[in-house]
Amino acid sequence: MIRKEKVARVLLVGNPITIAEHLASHGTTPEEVAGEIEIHDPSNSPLIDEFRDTLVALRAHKGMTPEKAAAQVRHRLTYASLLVQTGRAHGTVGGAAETTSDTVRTALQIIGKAPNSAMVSSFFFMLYCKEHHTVKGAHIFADCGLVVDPDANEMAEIARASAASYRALTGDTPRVAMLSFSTAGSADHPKVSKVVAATHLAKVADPNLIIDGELQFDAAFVPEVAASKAEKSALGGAANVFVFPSLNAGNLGYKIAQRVGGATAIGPVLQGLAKPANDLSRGCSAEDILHMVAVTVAQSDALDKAEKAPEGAA
Ligand SMILES: CC(C)(COP(=O)(O)OP(=O)(O)OC[C@H]1O[C@@H](n2cnc3c(N)ncnc32)[C@H](O)[C@@H]1OP(=O)(O)O)[C@@H](O)C(=O)NCCC(=O)NCCS
Ligand SMILES: CC(=O)OP(=O)(O)O
Repeated sequence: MIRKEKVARVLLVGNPITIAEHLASHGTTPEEVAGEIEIHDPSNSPLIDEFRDTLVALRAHKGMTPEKAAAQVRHRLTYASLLVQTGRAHGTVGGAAETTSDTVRTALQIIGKAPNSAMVSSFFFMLYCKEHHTVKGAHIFADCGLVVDPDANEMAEIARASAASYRALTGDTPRVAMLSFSTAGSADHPKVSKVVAATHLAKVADPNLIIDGELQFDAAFVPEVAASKAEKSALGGAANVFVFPSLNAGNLGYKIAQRVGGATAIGPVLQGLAKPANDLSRGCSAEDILHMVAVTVAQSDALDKAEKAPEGAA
């Protein structure tokens, strides 16, 4: 699908025999697609020595030795991140057959945080395209993949990064809801206070951001409920960026929206990295991978534009 729709030029990292078998099941061969799909075998690649040295240079402060690096670069996640780190690819898409922890840890260690970002977090694009969806279009849910138990500062940072991602990828104005089991003081608990503090911190850091919290999901998503539970909310029940208070809530929330609600979930998309590196659920479909590659291309283009923009330009 990626090849036919010309979404990206693909470098497939893995065992060439397995890849050839998969291509054969789609009626093609590595030779036939050679101009569009480059196959890299990490266990037998001419880049291995260069990648070993790059990995040692990147991770020597954490005890990486040439011996350990020589073994690690043969792992497909490490090898793929090194393709990006050395400028041979614009981004990675992995995780269909690896856990999120392993996929994200590899990106953190090899591609690393962008110099201008406080931390790395993740979001899902939730697409509502089915007939029964009363709200159509794209929303962001965050963090559903990476930061396990954000404190108020981290939750504020996730909100600001997710708002920037929403703006960059959709061109629309983000409207951010900080989610809780309480709306506008309806419950009193330290877990609620954290969300209130995070909302305040995000507002202080960016006074122009349209943001409100603490809000329950219905008060952020349904205008009629907002009118009764949160009548003063600037969001009016029409948020498009939903920030969860924990990974427990976020990961469960996106999977329920996807599996029960019929939303298409694209993610976890990582934000705050120096270059795009994205994860997938092990429950993903081929179409999910296509979508994620398209998001990765859009992130890379946005990064390119930001790098080329004159200093100080938005
Ligand atoms: C992402 C995750 C793997 C990071 O784990 P970790 O134990 O901190 O990993 P490491 O300590 O090896 O971190 C690697 C590096 O990234 C840094 N790092 C970790 N989290 C970071 C973050 N959110 N932002 C920026 N840097 C981060 C660490 O400081 C470390 O830096 P260093 O080694 O250069 O000093 C962990 O938070 C995790 O498992 N999250 C949940 C993933 C998951 O299961 N999701 C559910 C399914 S989607
Ligand atoms: C994002 C996510 O939940 O990934 P997985 O289903 O692979 O654990």
